[in-house]
Amino acid sequence: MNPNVLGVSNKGLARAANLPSRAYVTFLAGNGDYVKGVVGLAKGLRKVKSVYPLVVAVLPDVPEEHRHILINQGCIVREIEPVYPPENQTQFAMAYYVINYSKLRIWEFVEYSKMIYLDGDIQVFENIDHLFDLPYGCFYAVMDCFCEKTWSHSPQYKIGYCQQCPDKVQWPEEELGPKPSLYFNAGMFVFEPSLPTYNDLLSTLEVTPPTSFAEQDLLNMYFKEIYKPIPNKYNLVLAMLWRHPENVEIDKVKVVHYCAAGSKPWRYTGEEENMDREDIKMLVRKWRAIYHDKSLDYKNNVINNNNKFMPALSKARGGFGYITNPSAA
Ligand SMILES: O=c1ccn([C@@H]2O[C@H](COP(=O)(O)OP(=O)(O)O)[C@@H](O)[C@H]2O)c(=O)[nH]1
Ligand SMILES: OC[C@H]1O[C@H](O[C@@H]2[C@@H](O)[C@H](O)[C@@H](O)[C@H](O)[C@@H]2O)[C@H](O)[C@@H](O)[C@H]1O
Ligand SMILES: [Mn+2]
Repeated sequence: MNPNVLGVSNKGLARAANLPSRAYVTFLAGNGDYVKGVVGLAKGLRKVKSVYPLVVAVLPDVPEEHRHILINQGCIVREIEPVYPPENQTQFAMAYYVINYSKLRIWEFVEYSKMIYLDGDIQVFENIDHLFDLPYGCFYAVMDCFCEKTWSHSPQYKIGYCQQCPDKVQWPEEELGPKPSLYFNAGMFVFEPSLPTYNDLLSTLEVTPPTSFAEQDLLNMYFKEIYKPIPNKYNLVLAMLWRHPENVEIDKVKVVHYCAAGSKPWRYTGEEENMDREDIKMLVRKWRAIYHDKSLDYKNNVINNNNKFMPALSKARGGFGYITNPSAA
């Protein structure tokens, strides 16, 4: 179903409002509670007055009810087919991460010239629309941290080396070869959809044995030459708070990534390791305040619920004030 009421393409509308076609995009799989993360993200982007829409790439197993919740929050819901790593090799990737290979479908969204991918467990607390103006031709993301147990399989973890503090433990080149290239967290990145890149990514996947961090490892290998690190404030991987506090200025953080075990705000109990920290409790409270803020719901923000033309044009201006599915209004 064409996502706008006029049946004009996104690019057509963007041209009409002479805007490059840009959008945020996230990924939703399963019928579990990650849909709450995506609702929170949609409301967070609205709160910071982003002018670009949020596209949600959903796997077929996402129920109609969840899709309607997202449409009613002003999201553009796009169904994608799953992407699986090479046959019978999935034992190498942490089983939980295998579904994340499906994220690679977003390179097919070529009606957008540039997109910012955000995991569903991310919240945007300050406007980051300016990242869409970063120069074309590069892949922008925040550097990850290797100090959590999830990295215990890696040589970095075994020798205590982390790119967040490269001088703390010297990388033993003679023993382990050249220092690893800079490695990004794939929970947030600025990229350009492209069919040639999409096709090449998938053919590369077919000949690449899956590894612990699944699509994140594949993306790091694939974009190594054009990867440009951006500051941690654009994707605060929570473990940074206890692993590299010297690299975090919490009041300057714009984007928080609730990826530490037990930190998902919609199911947070505070019982897991590090989850009783005051900064974690504050960030979970901040997320929940947005999630429960009814004034941020789409229906309380739409520019004009009744005028069929307004939603499409406001979309051209990138706003959330449009109905992608009039019957869902
Ligand atoms: O059951 C799931 C698991 C993951 N995801 C999506 O896949 C992303 C990556 O998974 P997750 O954030 O849990 O990985 P982490 O960043 O914690 O390693 C999530 O943010 C969601 O967008 C989902 O929709 N349903
Ligand atoms: O499929 C692999 C995932 O890899 C990344 O998560 C990891 C990474 O952040 C590690 O550094 C942490 O230690 C770990 O907890 C966390 O799960 C991405 O956030 C996620 O979107 C997804 O790509
Ligand atoms: Mn995540």
